[in-house]
Amino acid sequence: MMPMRFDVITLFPELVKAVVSSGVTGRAAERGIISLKQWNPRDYALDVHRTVDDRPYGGGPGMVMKGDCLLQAIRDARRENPGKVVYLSPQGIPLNQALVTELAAAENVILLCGRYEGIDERVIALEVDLECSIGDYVLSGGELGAMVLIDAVTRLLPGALGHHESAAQDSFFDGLLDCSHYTRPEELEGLAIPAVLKSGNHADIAKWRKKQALGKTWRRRPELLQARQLTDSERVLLNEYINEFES
Ligand SMILES: Nc1nonc1C(=O)NC1CCNCC1
Repeated sequence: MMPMRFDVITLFPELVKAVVSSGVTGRAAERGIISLKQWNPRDYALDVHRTVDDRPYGGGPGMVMKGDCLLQAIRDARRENPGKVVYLSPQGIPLNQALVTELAAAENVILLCGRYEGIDERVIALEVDLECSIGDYVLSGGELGAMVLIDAVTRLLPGALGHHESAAQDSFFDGLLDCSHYTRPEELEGLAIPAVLKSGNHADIAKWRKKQALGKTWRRRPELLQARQLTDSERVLLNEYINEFES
């Protein structure tokens, strides 16, 4: 099976390389499940100072990434990786599990990382297929967004997670927050674990976990429940949770 290929356009290739140096993504790279290649726009800057940014037209603070170097880097990457160009920016659509799942179905992706105040808008017009944000805050660069995307997508690729792990139990996998988790010791600083988890009754444990996931989502992220049709059994479990929570 060919690896999913991530080409990253970045002024800080060493920062992005860290995402494949350890953990699930590091193992996935070792196993040939993903591959990563960085393209540095500065390598396309022909002036002696290798300039990649300039002052904004219209004035104002900060600098803007120049379009010419970015366009050359993107087009060189596209020649090797005909994937979608995804620009990480706060102006993008939220990176959520649904989008991650969609991207995981692609063979490869080109990730464009901005710095400074942003990139020349004409680059977006000419070469960007999708603009996405990892959250409503401002980072110093799109690289952390690219690494978040690479991590979240990689977890969904066949073979990336060991047989002891599974994306299917992750938060958001079925549109809900994750249930609480416990491990040894059984008592920790006087705190016990929920008795059902020691019962060995897998049906009861699964029911308890689903109820906890539904209840935690109801308490912390009710809007996720609006977006998700609950089955009859889920509705019963959630009502049980609410009654217990409110009693
Ligand atoms: N939030 C974000 N999700 O993806 N990228 C994000 C971001 O803050 N990018 C910076 C915006 C200011 N210029 C440098 C890059």
